[in-house]
Order: sequence, then structure tokens, then C-alpha cells
Amino acid sequence: MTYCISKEFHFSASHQLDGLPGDHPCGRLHGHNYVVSMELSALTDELDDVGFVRDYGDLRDFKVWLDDEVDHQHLNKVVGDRNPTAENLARWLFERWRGRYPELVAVRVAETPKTWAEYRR
Ligand SMILES: Nc1nc2c(c(=O)[nH]1)N=C([C@H](O)[C@H](O)COP(=O)(O)OP(=O)(O)OP(=O)(O)O)CN2
Ligand SMILES: [Zn+2]
Repeated sequence: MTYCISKEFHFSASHQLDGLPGDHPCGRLHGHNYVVSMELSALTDELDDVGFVRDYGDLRDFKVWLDDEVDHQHLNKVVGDRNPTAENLARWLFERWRGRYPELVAVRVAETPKTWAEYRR
């Protein structure tokens, strides 16, 4: 059995998706109020002495970076060579932060209240 914890983070950013048909609205410059969920996991016998998978407060480093580097930015510039879809953003964040948080199992990115994409190991 495993424990899972999750914490939600918010940022606003613009993007423009390449490769879509000319009449697709997401090919135009637009923005979202993004919600990112970081999910961390541990096996039953892996909780720390307090009983945490990891202190939610340890995710502050991620929040500071998100605020400094991603919030109110143009995602096409920030993520570099990838089309900034929700799927690609989830993978980009996962790969960037799995070293800092070894318990990280999934990153979920929601562009709207009705949609999300997740990258999970
Ligand atoms: N699989 C994906 N599909 C789409 C993505 C994506 O990242 N992954 N992104 C977009 C757009 O950037 C944007 O998120 C629009 O999404 P959509 O749900 O179509 O938004 P709407 O508000 O226009 O949808 P309604 O149906 O009007 O609620 C598109 N697809
Ligand atoms: Zn969009």
C-alpha cells in the first residue's frame, strides 16, 4: 500500500500552440490561470518519523521558482523547445523537479476548471 500527498500551485501565463489548424483558437496568443498539482508518494513503511511522506512546506522551493520563473511569463519562451501544451508542461515540471523531490510521482496541469493533463511515473 502507498500514501499519496498532493499540493496545488497557481500561476498565470500566456502561450500559443504550434501545429494546430489555422482556425483553432489555441493557435492564437492567449492565456490561462494555471493550476499545478504536485503528487508525492511513499510506501507504508517509508513515512518519516513525524508521519509525513514529505512536509508540504518543503514544496516552498517549487512555489518560489514557479513565482519567479513561470508566473506572468510567455510559456513558449520559458519551456524552450516544447510546444507548451498542458501535457508538455506537466512533463517539463516533472523532469525538472523529480531530483529535488524523489517522492514525486505525478505532476498535473490544469488550464481550465474542466481540463487537466498529467505526467506520471
Ligand atoms: N490535449 C490537449 N488539448 C488541448 C490543450 C492541451 O494542452 N492539451 N490546450 C488547449 C488550449 O490551450 C486551451 O487549453 C483551450 O482548451 P479548451 O478546453 O478547448 O478550452 P475552452 O474554454 O475553449 O473550452 P470550452 O469547450 O469552450 O469550455 C486546447 N486543447
Ligand atoms: Zn491555451
